[in-house]
Amino acid sequence: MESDFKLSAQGLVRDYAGRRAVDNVNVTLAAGEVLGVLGPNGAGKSTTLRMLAGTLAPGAGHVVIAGQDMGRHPQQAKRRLGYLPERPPLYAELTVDEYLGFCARLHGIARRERRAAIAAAKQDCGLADTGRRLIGSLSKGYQQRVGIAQAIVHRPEVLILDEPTAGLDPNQLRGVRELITRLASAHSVIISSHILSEIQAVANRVMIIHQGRVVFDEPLGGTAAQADVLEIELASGPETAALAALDGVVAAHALSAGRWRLTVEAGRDIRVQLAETAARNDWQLVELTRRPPDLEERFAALTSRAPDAAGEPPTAGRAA
Ligand SMILES: Nc1ncnc2c1ncn2[C@@H]1O[C@H](COP(=O)(O)OP(=O)(O)OP(=O)(O)O)[C@@H](O)[C@H]1O
Repeated sequence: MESDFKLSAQGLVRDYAGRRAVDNVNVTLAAGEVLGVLGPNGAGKSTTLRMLAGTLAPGAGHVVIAGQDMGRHPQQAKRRLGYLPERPPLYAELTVDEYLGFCARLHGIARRERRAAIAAAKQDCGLADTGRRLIGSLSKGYQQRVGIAQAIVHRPEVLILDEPTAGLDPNQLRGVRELITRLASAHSVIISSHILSEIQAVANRVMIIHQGRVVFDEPLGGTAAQADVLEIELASGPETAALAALDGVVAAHALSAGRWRLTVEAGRDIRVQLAETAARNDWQLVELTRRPPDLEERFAALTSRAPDAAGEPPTAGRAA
């Protein structure tokens, strides 16, 4: 149910000059979740995030933030959302305090509450001593912190960060990563990157976008990272969703006609049960293979070919 999610988007589509940049993308974000949106350059990550953040109107589909429909109640939806765009809207000639004061006003924070809100955002982002510094005089890493501070100053439930670590040196990168991990304890977060290790460092679920479509959406870390992966071939198989709903299956992904990859709950060996289910339903089991999960290999494979030729989007199992 949508209301169970901090963010839910269904059927997002966006064209640029007749070319489809985002094609029927569904996104959900549960409370406390950090969703990493991964994809090569030009995959459609920023376009998707802009639609989620309400700065770009979808050609089709709708977005709900903490129960508020972005199309019908944009102000209420945006109040519950903080957004760091790919190019943060910073003003080099303002001090950090001036800029955050301006953002606090834009976010509708009452005058008497602004000072405390700015102090808390600076504290959270490691900017406590930089209030009087001109933004233009800060390093790129600290400027990125200011960008994140403007996104959290109104204490939103959902935080959307578009490539927050792009262009940072290794030390700055570590600092911003640690900051995101800290923020994740108080917000539900969506973060994008074209670098797998960036997503693995902070996210607990990963969604891979390729050529405007979701080609992978599975939990990371915790149980799923240790989970087995089964590849199954069925001559007369069901819809992908039916496989995703089987007991012990975390997610199902269609590989090609009649072939699926199933992520299985950690510690479960469901192969016998799966073979029995296939026989009972007359799915005609051709092959059932156990594979260790390797996200890097999967990312490379998923983003180096055309999206699912059959046109059937992969399911996100129970996470979606
Ligand atoms: N304003 C625009 N006008 C025309 N085409 C656009 C526009 N913005 C994006 N595109 C195109 O839409 C596609 C998706 O772009 P998008 O920026 O969403 O991808 P991305 O995954 O965020 O890539 P990157 O990591 O390079 O920012 C690309 O082919 C891009 O060239």
